[in-house]
Amino acid sequence: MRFFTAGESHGPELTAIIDGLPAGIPLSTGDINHELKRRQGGYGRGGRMLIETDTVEITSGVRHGKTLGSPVTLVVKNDDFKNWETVMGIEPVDDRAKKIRRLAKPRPGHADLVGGIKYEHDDLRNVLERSSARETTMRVAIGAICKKMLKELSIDVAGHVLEIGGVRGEIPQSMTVSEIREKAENSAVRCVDPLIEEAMKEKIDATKKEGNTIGGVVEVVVGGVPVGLGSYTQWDQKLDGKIAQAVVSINAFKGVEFGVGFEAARLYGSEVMDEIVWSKETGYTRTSNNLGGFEGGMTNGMPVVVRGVMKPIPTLYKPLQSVNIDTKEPYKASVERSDSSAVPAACVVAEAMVTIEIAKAMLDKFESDSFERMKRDVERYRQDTLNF
Ligand SMILES: Cc1cc2nc3c(=O)[nH]c(=O)nc-3n(C[C@H](O)[C@H](O)[C@H](O)COP(=O)(O)O)c2cc1C
Ligand SMILES: C=C(O[C@@H]1CC(C(=O)O)=C[C@@H](OP(=O)(O)O)[C@H]1O)C(=O)O
Repeated sequence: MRFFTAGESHGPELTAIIDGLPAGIPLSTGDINHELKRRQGGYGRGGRMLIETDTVEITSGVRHGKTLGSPVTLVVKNDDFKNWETVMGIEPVDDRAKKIRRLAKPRPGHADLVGGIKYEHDDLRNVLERSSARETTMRVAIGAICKKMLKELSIDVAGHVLEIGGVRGEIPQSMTVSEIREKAENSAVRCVDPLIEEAMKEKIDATKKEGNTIGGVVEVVVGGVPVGLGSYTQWDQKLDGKIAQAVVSINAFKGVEFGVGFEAARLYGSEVMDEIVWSKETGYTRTSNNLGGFEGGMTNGMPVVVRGVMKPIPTLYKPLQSVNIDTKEPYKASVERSDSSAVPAACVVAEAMVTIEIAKAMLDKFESDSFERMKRDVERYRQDTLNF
């Protein structure tokens, strides 16, 4: 399975094409819209989310509620486009019109300056429009299809916010995927602990008041993953490596961890390795999950536990020092309408990216033309590995 996304943040619409989905996955627009709504919410979002009501149109690859095996095309309209039609028009315009909403004072930490240098853009808005996290709408839409597919294969995904600006709430390894989902879903910041949630909200409020922004850590947990997705036999087949790339590709994500992650540097081997036990009912399993479900780049049958760190949002209402690209004079960076913290929204994006990578690995390993045949294939494999 592969996919592309296209579209500018304030252009008419966003598009995605997904190729390589099996025929016969049950799918409705409601499945996708549910995930799109989750991504739009979350404490700390700015004014743009009050304008948009993201809803998908499926324009190919689905008929009578099931995928056809042909490419699936998704479209989400930007409701804000009506306010940007002059700025974002396709046809050539005169010099006066070119200056409207032109961006000449790049924001440190955003893609503005480097993108401008690289593509030789005179107006840094040409960079902003595509580097904006508006694009993650389509990743979440694609993730929704993958989530639907995985659910049918008894693979369950949940995400939650672990930390916002130093306010952190650990969760026990014993918490199940459905418990995490239920608790996170009831929280404005997607935190499973109501006490920590309040502290996180206070942190976001205080930061916003200062004209500042804040980052955090999100965690994605996937249960029911069969043993042996990915492979140790070639560097680029390691599934933890592919997931790492997918997570760090999310706008503003700077790092990724599996299981105990960076904490492993401070622990003894005896505290990190997950001991192996066996029973007739469960086959091989582990007494802990410190390695986050991966050994040798392969899933080991324990839940996949992935964390991603998001930096604070680059656009500050108290802007930082920058340079005007016309005059080269020092200036304060441009202030664009912005979120103050998008960690809860980014958590939904991280869920989508991890889901997509697991779905891809399933499609690589099992029958992938017919979904009904795929289900039988996965079931056979599960039985087979249980008897190893
Ligand atoms: C859900 C989400 C919302 C975001 N909202 C904003 C925003 O309102 N303003 C902003 O400057 N950056 C925002 N960002 C981050 C920028 O898109 C990101 O920092 C920028 O594209 C540069 O990429 P990099 O940080 O990965 O280097 C958001 C990121 C995500 C995931
Ligand atoms: C539009 C979304 O996020 C946007 C991501 C973003 C950025 O610079 O990344 C900047 C803001 O957009 P605007 O400039 O229109 O206010 C965010 O709202 C979205 O998540 O759908």
